[in-house]
Amino acid sequence: MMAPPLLEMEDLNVRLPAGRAARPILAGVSLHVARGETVGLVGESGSGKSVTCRSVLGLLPEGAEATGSLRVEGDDVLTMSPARLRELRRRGISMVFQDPRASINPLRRIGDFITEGMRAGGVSREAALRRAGELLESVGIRDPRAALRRYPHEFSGGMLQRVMIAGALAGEPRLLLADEPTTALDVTTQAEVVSILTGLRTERAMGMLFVTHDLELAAAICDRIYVMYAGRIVEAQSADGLFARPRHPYTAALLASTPRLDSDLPPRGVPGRPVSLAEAPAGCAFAARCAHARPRCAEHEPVQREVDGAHVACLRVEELVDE
Ligand SMILES: Nc1ncnc2c1ncn2[C@@H]1O[C@H](COP(=O)(O)OP(=O)(O)OP(=O)(O)O)[C@@H](O)[C@H]1O
Repeated sequence: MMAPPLLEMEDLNVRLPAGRAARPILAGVSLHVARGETVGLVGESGSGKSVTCRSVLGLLPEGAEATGSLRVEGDDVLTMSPARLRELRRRGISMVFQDPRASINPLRRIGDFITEGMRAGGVSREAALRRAGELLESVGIRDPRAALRRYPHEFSGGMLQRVMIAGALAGEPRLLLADEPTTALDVTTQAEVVSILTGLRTERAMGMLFVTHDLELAAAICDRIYVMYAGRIVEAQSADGLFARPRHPYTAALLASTPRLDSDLPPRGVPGRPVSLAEAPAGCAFAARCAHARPRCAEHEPVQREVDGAHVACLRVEELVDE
């Protein structure tokens, strides 16, 4: 029998329930990650990247309601028992967050942090510490034995992010969720952390969902990319295809607004302000900022269709191919 796909999200809708804050956050998000594949999820602030990523671990905003299906190795996270979900978080899926300092207990030694999952799984203290040392070494921490006895404040941001990655690997995950893992780091450290993550993909055949607002970074390290706008996926295609030939005007605008790596220009951003799904007007949510919009774009919500292997939610996608 064929093994079920690693991650399969089908038509995920998330909304905050009745009350003053009632609003939709995600609409019809479908996304998959295969074993050994690195998949990018890209979009501006507020587009719903983090909510999508965290939902894979069953971590939805307080009180949120989700519909659709979200299967990890065939099991639906949305209907899973709490015990099974805990097991999945301990072994199976791990997550690395944007700000390492905000996601680690400052009062516990690094060794305790990395070994806690292994210990909970019945591994002896000695074996767990030995494994933790190896993991620290694999992410480029020199003198791992000494590092195990240190506290988080004794590390720089970049070194602490390496520790977080080592901790994420301790459960031998098949899927790593990385939510803007380099955004809080300086440029040189960013490059080092990216190279550690890409190295791991090759070594471990681990699937990775890489969340970032930086389309150029995603294109450099991912096999495929999903572009999000206002709680929806607006384009999905191979990283090479997307970089060479973005199909959705939003993707094209994101690429055009990113300075090339060899340029000294500051990032300009896509003109206009992004909207959240709750604020999105009727029709295409991007229409108000789109250079190619026509009156009908504000009337009809675009459904995703396929153009040369790219999945694009734009009413004008076929016409724009020839423009
Ligand atoms: N815990 C929460 N409670 C209420 N609303 C939330 C919560 N988390 C996210 N949201 C809302 O969901 C929408 C999507 O947020 P999300 O954090 O996923 O965006 P993002 O694309 O990851 O942006 P950023 O890059 O700024 O993190 C936003 O409108 C946000 O206000």
